[in-house]
Amino acid sequence: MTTISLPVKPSPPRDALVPRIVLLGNPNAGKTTLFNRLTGLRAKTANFPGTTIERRVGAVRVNDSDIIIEDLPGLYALNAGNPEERIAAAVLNGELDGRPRPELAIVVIDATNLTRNLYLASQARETGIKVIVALNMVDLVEANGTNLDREALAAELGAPVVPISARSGQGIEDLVDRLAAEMSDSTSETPVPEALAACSSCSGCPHGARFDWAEQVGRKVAHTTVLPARWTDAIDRVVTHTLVGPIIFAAIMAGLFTTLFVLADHPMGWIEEWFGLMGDAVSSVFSDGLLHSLIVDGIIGGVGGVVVFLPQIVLLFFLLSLLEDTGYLARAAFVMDRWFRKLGLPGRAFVPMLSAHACAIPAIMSAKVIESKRDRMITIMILPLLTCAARLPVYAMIIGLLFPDNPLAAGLLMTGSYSLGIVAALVAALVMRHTIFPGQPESLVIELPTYKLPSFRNAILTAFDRGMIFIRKAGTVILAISLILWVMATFPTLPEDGLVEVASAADQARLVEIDTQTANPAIDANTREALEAERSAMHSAYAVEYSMAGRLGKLTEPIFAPLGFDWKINIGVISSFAAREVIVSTLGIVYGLGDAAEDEDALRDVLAAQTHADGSPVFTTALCLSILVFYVLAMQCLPTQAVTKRETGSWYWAAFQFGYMTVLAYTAALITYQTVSALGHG
Ligand SMILES: Nc1nc2c(ncn2[C@@H]2O[C@H](COP(=O)(O)OP(=O)(O)OP(=O)(O)O)[C@@H](O)[C@H]2O)c(=O)[nH]1
Ligand SMILES: [Mg+2]
Repeated sequence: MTTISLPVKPSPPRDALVPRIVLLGNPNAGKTTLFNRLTGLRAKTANFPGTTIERRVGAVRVNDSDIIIEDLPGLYALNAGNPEERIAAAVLNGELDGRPRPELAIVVIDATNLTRNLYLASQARETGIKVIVALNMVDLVEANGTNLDREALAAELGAPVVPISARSGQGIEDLVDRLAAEMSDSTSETPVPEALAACSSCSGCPHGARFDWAEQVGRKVAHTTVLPARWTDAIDRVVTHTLVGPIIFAAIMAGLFTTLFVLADHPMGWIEEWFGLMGDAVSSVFSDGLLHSLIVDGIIGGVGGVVVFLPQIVLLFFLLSLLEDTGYLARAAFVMDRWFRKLGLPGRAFVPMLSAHACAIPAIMSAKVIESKRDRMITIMILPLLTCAARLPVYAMIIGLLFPDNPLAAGLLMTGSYSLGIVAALVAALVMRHTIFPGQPESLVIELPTYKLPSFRNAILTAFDRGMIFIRKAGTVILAISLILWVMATFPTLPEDGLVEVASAADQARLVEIDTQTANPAIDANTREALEAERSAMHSAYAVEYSMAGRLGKLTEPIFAPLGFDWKINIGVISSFAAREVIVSTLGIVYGLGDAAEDEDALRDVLAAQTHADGSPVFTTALCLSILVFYVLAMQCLPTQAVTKRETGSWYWAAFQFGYMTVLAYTAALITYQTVSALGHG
């Protein structure tokens, strides 16, 4: 017997990514910009305070070796209680996952807001970690005509001060040199200057004393030679005006969304075409059958239907990032805050609420900018009520049915549908504010950043980042959902010769006709093809009825009958709970359109022609409005639910969101159907 001894593979050191240097500073001080400069790694930089909630780690080259550096979230103080501040404090105190404390903190100070930034700097000095102060945005300070006395600041803080501009790269080399010197210096700590030490030991009013100190140092260090009237102040007065402000904001947003829809149109077409080509390619390899249907209908159809929205999402984030970078969004938040607060929503909720008009997924992700947990929860809960792009095909189908030749009425109804979503969202927020999330929305403490030229590079990186998140989602959750749906709509399968047994009397007669005609060898190829297509469409329709989805549709008839839905519509509605736009293709299949279901007009004609046994039309005004209202308000998007779960940390909230929206949609559709029917349009 031989023993084999396996060579022991040394595992990589566990602390390979433990940072020795951290970047600390107020929100928007330029930490991420500096981090990108130092590491060459990419991270999102934003102009809207408080967006770096994820931590980022990279390596900086110092003294010919790579030192791990971490970009901490922005914070105003080390002692306050919000999650970001707690994390940063824990990192500095070496309390996070038992990691050792970092050796050095680069405190990034926004030199245009010296006094406020000094508060944190003084606290950082007291942690006992070596500190280098990076006096950032000196380009702006110089432009303002201010002189900063760097020596005086260094003396006050008892730490080296390096003026830099993270954006232009000015002073970065000095900073790295300073880093090198400090990292190779083994003396552990420079003493905290007396004035500072006295400040921290003042037990009466630590905050006040620290503020006083910061103010005094700020005055001592910054000498403004001239006080130029800032041209931006005049602009600010206009854009933050109580009445003019919202109008400007609305105009800018209208412009943004028009641009978005115009620009996204072509790429969306390409994606559709591309998925179509993939479907064709698969069809040429596999003959019709289960595998073919799984790939073409289940995977390509399901994922493709959602990936079409990728251009809208990428463009939305691109444009928003540009707008954010200019400094305008902070003003808009300020303007909206006055109005939103009355409704129980924080001003910051408007960015997610705008995004939600493209897709609730990125909107919920961007609710991170809202610091207060309650405010964030309310916002996340109401976001899916806003009309997302996936509702558009459904709106278009229903509105086309109601007003095929009246563009004005169609336009009004479309606007009405959007408005219903917005009103429902605002009312829901108000109700939640008075029930499950009581209290006032947290007041908006926002300093208006200076106006800047937006960075395209930044916008592209942001858009890319968000796009990737969406694609990953499409590749996982959405794929899984598509597969489940496909299984439900496919099994149990209706055997080819089983059609006669399940078909209605009229269809049975038609089947016999088709079979006799096709049995005749004399008919021409075109007629034969048409007959075969008819038979196959009939088979698809009955196959859906025969499947689990169809049975579920019939089973739920008593539930949805008060809304005017019949079992065929139920199948569409049920499949829509995974993704709402699915109803269009589902109705196409249920009503036996087969491949032609892709054609909107064909579907509309078929739906309009549907009659009950007594000859009355199925799609009456009452039913159409009932479906429309239901789709405006219902939570029909599993991927969104998955994101809600991720962002709120629990399935409970995803379930709550689903529950209240379903009840709301059902009730509203019920009232709509019953009222309109009573008025004689049923
Ligand atoms: N003019 C100028 N702008 C800068 C400078 N450094 C950063 N900025 C801009 O300031 C804004 C905020 O920068 P970020 O790097 O995102 O700030 P941050 O500290 O990471 O912010 P949070 O992550 O929100 O805490 C961005 O628009 C940057 O382009 C600078 O030296 N000069
Ligand atoms: Mg950042």
